[in-house]
Amino acid sequence: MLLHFTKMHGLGNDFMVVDLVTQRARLRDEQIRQLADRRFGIGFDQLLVVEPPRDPDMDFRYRIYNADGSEVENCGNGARCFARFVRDQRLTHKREIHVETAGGPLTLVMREDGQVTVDMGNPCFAPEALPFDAAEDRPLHRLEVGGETLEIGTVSMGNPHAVLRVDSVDTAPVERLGPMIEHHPRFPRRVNVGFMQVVSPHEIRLRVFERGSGETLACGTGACAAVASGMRQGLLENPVTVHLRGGDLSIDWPGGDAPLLMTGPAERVFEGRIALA
Ligand SMILES: N[C@@H](CCC[C@H](N)C(=O)O)C(=O)O
Repeated sequence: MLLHFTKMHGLGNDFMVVDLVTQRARLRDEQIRQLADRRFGIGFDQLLVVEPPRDPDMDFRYRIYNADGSEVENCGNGARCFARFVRDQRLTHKREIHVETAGGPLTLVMREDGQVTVDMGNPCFAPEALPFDAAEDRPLHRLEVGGETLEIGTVSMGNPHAVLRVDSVDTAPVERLGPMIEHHPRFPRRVNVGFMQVVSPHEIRLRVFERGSGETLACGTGACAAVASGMRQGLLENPVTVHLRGGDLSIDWPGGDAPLLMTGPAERVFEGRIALA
């Protein structure tokens, strides 16, 4: 069969987006890995799938797969592209779109200037939410990695994040420490790893080694997690601009039980059809 898809990106974090409201297909793990391959396939960090909602109060079900084929709970840059996609494809005319994800409900708002604001819900620091093997909920946890003791913040944005403060993202050992922390036995479902440089209370630079995809040019949930962890440590104040390798995101979180809002762009690159084996 021929599957119609759209290639999109949010700050260079790139996606294959597939409408399974009007098309029928089932993608197996190995097919996703092949499609994600940048030489033998289409090439993407994540596959985003639009499905009809199971909950009648929601507009769509938003499913996310990493380049390694694993299904995950949340993707912030993908959420902005999802909002743009369902409107461009005329699957909805709404500006405020409610979606269900494996990590909980999200609200996506298309703004007049073309940017998208996502209500990402409330960051959760409880170790069991990631899950992370720790006796108590603390702003920083010690983690033994390759003979070094690191201090990491842990945050769930629906999906799991570890945040490590570094002096400079330019020299941060992302390629060395990223895979070791992602697969650390204290994170039984693996983890996304953020390397955060605090520039000022309202500005950080961030690189993220993503679970199941490797380092990406930007990670939306990673940006939210870094800001939440930085605020919890008293390093940051609301609002915060996050400079990622692919561009900037604005994060607005008053703290406490308030929802965290993420705002940024969503771009369409091209459309195509591909034969599925
Ligand atoms: N790129 C994403 C996050 C995608 C999922 C992540 N790799 C995971 O495994 O949790 C974002 O923009 O949030």
